[in-house]
Amino acid sequence: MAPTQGPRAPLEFGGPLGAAALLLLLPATMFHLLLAARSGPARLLGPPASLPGLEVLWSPRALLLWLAWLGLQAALYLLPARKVAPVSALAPGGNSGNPIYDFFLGRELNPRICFFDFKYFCELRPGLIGWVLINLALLMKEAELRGSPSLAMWLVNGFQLLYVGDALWHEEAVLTTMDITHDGFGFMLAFGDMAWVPFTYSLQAQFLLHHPQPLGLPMASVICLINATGYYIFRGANSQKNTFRKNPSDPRVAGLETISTATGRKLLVSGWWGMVRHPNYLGDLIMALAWSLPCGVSHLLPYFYLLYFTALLVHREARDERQCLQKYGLAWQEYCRRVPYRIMPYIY
Ligand SMILES: NC(=O)C1=CN([C@@H]2O[C@H](COP(=O)(O)OP(=O)(O)OC[C@H]3O[C@@H](n4cnc5c(N)ncnc54)[C@H](OP(=O)(O)O)[C@@H]3O)[C@@H](O)[C@H]2O)C=CC1
Ligand SMILES: CC(C)=CCC[C@@H](C)[C@H]1CC=C2C3=C(CC[C@@]21C)[C@@]1(C)CC[C@H](O)C(C)(C)[C@@H]1CC3
Repeated sequence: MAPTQGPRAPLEFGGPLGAAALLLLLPATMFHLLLAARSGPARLLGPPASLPGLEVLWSPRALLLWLAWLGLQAALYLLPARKVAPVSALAPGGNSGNPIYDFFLGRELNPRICFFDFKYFCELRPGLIGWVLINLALLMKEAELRGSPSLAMWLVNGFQLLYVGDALWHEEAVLTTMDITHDGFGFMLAFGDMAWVPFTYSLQAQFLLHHPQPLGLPMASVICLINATGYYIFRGANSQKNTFRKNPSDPRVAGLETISTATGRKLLVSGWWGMVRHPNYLGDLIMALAWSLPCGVSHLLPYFYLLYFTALLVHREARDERQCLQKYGLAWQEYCRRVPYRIMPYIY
């Protein structure tokens, strides 16, 4: 099939050099975080306490377990209870002609065998549910070691379970994300979905298992309130846009102010999307803060997710902005004029 765009599609992620660096840096960072979380000093910015031998890194039992988990998820995915992703094509960005860059971004937009869509399957199921399972295993290990799970461990498990449950409940919404509509299924998403998400997103629970933190009820209540606020914004913004995109005359969104674009689609300029240009990112970041707070303030390590996620969303917002400017031209400029802040009102 012919590429949807020629080799002149703008390069992202710092081009081939940036992609090559990320190919090495992402797995190295993941290993560092996993080792640091179980070391005594648990330093984010320091060498891991001791590098394990090769015999620790290789376990046929772990590989078998992982394959069985993938097999189970694939079998569940084949059940006739899911939405269908867009038709197959080459990814707009992953066909630069540079093999390293294309390997990182992915050449095919939706690689499939019959109706088994690898990217859609990986985005939501094995890694995301695997993250919850790893968290749960850490909670049970804590109960085994200390008699019962700590309040901090309960909060981290509860918040992240809510996040994953929400993603699965609104499964079809993932079909309109940049990952599905724009990015290919290359190293970034394959590694991101299958390794990065389950092993680094569970860092707070891993940290708590090795470094128990006292947490009183008043502080726990404040943290719950922060998570609830983040979730309210995240869900409100995502649902408002999804409802509007599905049916603009739905009574829940019909009264909102809009800007018309040359493509025939409209842009919301009131409601959540009139507050900042990415209110869903704001909600997501507030939740990220609430996931780290139960780990106390003695270590930077459990705040890794918040730091990484801020960088990811700032970069993602810039990518989305470029794509929207290309799609909507003057109408997008008008939207930016009417809603000047990107993620955080009056700050950014
Ligand atoms: N936990 C994690 O690791 C990650 C979580 N996320 C989360 O995933 C979710 C999806 O994010 P993402 O795919 O980046 O982007 P969004 O869901 O924010 O979608 C952006 C698209 O929305 C449409 N849009 C933008 N502004 C408006 C407007 N004013 N009115 C109507 N439509 C508008 C445009 O597409 P169009 O006009 O074509 O509809 C734009 O391309 C977010 O909640 C984010 O926080 C994202 C990355 C990682
Ligand atoms: C640098 C690096 C490791 C890049 C890979 C990024 C991926 C880990 C993320 C890109 C977009 C994602 C989304 C989710 C998980 C992380 C990745 C894959 C998501 C499935 C999490 C749950 C949310 O509710 C969501 C469905 C909106 C979200 C979609 C984007």
